[in-house]
Amino acid sequence: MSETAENCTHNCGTCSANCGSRTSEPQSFLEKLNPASSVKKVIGVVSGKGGVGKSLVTSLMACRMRATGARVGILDADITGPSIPRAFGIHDGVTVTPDGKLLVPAVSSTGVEVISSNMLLENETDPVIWRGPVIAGAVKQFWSETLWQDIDYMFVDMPPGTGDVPLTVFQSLPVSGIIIVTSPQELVAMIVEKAVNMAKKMNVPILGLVENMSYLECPDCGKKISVFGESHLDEVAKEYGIPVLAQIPIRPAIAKAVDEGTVEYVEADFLDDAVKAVKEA
Ligand SMILES: Nc1ncnc2c1ncn2[C@@H]1O[C@H](COP(=O)(O)OP(=O)(O)OP(=O)(O)O)[C@@H](O)[C@H]1O
Repeated sequence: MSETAENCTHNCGTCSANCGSRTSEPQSFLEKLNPASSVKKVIGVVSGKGGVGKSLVTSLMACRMRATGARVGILDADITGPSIPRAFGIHDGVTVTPDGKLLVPAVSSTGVEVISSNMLLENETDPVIWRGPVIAGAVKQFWSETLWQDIDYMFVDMPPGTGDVPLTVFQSLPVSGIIIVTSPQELVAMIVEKAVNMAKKMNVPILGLVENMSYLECPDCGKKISVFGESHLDEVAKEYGIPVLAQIPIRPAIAKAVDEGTVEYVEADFLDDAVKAVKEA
């Protein structure tokens, strides 16, 4: 028996022996990137429920960041509801490296690199009917078995809510910060509280809130119309001490661009503060 083990009192609070139970690192579930890849910052984009515009915010953030000259990737972790490739007009299936070991992301026309479950399907309209563990495994594979060359910013489009897959992403990827996307008709306080609690548990900073579909601009006079009533975003942001990064209007041109696969050409200067926050994360 080693000296340290001999001296062990089986109570770490009172014993000073440096045995294995004191010195061993807490278990890490972080997945390693492959040796050919490097990613500097990973930003998670989360929402409380589906349809609030999380994928739109992910896409626009990636495009704005790309426009600053950075190398940008999108990991579409919304495995059962993948909408990123369509927004970028990407219809090709996934390719692999010549040795067959790594997936190669599709590259959009402005150079945003994208990987999504949609690209693995025979037909892009096929449903993804995989069970939870398979979905979580796919997310890990998109991270560790994809050729991510010199990526400065990786945006992860999370599945909505606080379920299994978001947890896997937080445990498996070195997330530098998250952006919470809400809409005015959501119970914002509750969504934010849930996201705050999850982020705290996972030890991930919240960069801020983005409210989508905040208002409609009158095409004649430019007046802002709050279609869903007054927003409570500012109060909630203050209560939790989280900055509001952007309020995005409802614009028919945005919906059209997403449908036509031309999201890269949407004017999105309303995201400038959010881009700044990501750069400083
Ligand atoms: N500000 C906006 N103006 C116009 N259309 C919008 C706006 N935001 C989102 N949309 C449209 O609403 C639909 C849902 O958006 P999106 O796919 O980004 O939501 P989501 O939160 O990612 O949903 P899910 O989690 O279910 O994938 C899309 O067709 C998108 O084009």
